[in-house]
Amino acid sequence: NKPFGRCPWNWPVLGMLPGVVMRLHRAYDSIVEVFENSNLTFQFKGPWFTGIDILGTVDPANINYMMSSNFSNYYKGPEFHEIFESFGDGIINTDYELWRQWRKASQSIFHQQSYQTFSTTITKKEKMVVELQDVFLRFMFDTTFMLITGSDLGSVSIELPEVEFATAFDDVGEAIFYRHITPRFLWKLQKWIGIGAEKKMMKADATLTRVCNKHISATREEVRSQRNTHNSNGEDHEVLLTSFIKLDTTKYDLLNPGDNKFLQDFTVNFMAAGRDSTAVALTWFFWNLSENPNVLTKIHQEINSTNLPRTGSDHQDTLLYLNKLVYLHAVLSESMRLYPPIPFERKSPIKPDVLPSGHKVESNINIMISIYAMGRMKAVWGEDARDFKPERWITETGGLRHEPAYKFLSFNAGPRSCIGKNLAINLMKTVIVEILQNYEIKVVNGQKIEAELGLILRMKHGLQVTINKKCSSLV
Ligand code: HEM
Repeated sequence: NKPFGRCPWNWPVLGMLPGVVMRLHRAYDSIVEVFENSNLTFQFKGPWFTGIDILGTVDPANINYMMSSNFSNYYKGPEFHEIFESFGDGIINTDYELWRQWRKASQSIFHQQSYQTFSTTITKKEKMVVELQDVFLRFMFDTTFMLITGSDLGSVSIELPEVEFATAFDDVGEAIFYRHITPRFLWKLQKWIGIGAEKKMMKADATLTRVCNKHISATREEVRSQRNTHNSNGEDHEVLLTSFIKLDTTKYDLLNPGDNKFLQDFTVNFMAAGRDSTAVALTWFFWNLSENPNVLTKIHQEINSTNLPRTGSDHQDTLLYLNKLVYLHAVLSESMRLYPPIPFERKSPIKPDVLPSGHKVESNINIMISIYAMGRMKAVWGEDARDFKPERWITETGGLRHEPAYKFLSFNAGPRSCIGKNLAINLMKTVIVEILQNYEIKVVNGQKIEAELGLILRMKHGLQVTINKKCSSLV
């Protein structure tokens, strides 16, 4: 490695900071380059006074080891819990037995209900220019909140109002990302003084508590009076909050549905998990379609040759229909391989260990997995790793190719993999079919498309598109 080579040089005192600053304007490409040139694992050294020392890896063998085969030695840890403070003691932010109980309870609730399909209603205007990422973020915000509480926050209505609850999530996300890149003493000091991102986070936390409490009290009241706690689409399943309020605590002694804070942690964690990830996945999907018109043609062909379920058909018919859309599934996977909505993941060893790549790790060090870089490694995906090729997901017999989760990490791997994966895929397919059947979407020319640095892979400048209602469906 040379001072101005492909990987950042480790300078005395400053560590690799100068190299990072020089690469900041093209951060994601640089991360890919660094891993490509360091045999998939890289030791990052921050300036000595910051204590930032991170082992980065995109080696599938290491990932399989940490996420699955030696899962019990790799946790999120106390530093993660501190940084993700607003998530309280929810599923995303806990380890050990408390996480296990969250996971079991959430899975049994997800499985017993018919949460796997959605009906959608999308805008009724005939022609307009919109910022698609903003629309999807709003749509997913309302959809996830509806799934949890049964109430509609109305953030996707035609006037696109500012919803304080949504803004609070954005502020929390920004502050958490800031905490990742700032020495601990500094963000702690800012929190203590009450300035910058920390000040915003405190205000946002207060909003989350207030709004959650309002909905929790209302839902408790409905459960107490045995009123209908079904969602407002008129579908006959309980909303998630109701299921958690009624949780059988004899099975889960660490979960406490009698406590509003427990239900707030549930709401905040599930909103955070479901909303942005699905919205940005949809945005990158439509951008990839605009760059690959032949792929769009093939999706149209698949939709046209597959019989749509009749209006009012049951949930099983809808699932069968969605499962038949194999090529669409391949395009979604390819889009999330190159643009994973959650671009990185972190782990810490509980006890010292040696990774399959030979790297020694001390307890509680930070191990960062770049999901973004993983999807682009030639060593993992072959020479055409950077090309958008949905066909790589299709088998010789026309089925969907299964790739192990430690290679296609967009939904995480092992016991902590995404609980909402099927729900998200079915929802995205439903939205895409609905849009492609009724609208023509054209990306406005001349926009700068780049990924924003953050917890979620948002498009930094959004995605401006023109939406045209197709003549055949004009009413
Ligand atoms: C395209 C959409 C989605 C993607 C790419 C995605 C991806 C992920 C990833 C990478 C994780 C691991 C995060 C971590 O370890 O901190 C995760 C966890 C999780 N996801 Fe998703 N997710 C999506 C949609 C959803 C939806 C719609 C829900 C439910 C409403 C959901 C619920 C969860 C939950 C509860 C966890 C925590 C699991 C645990 O720690 O045991 N996700 N997801």
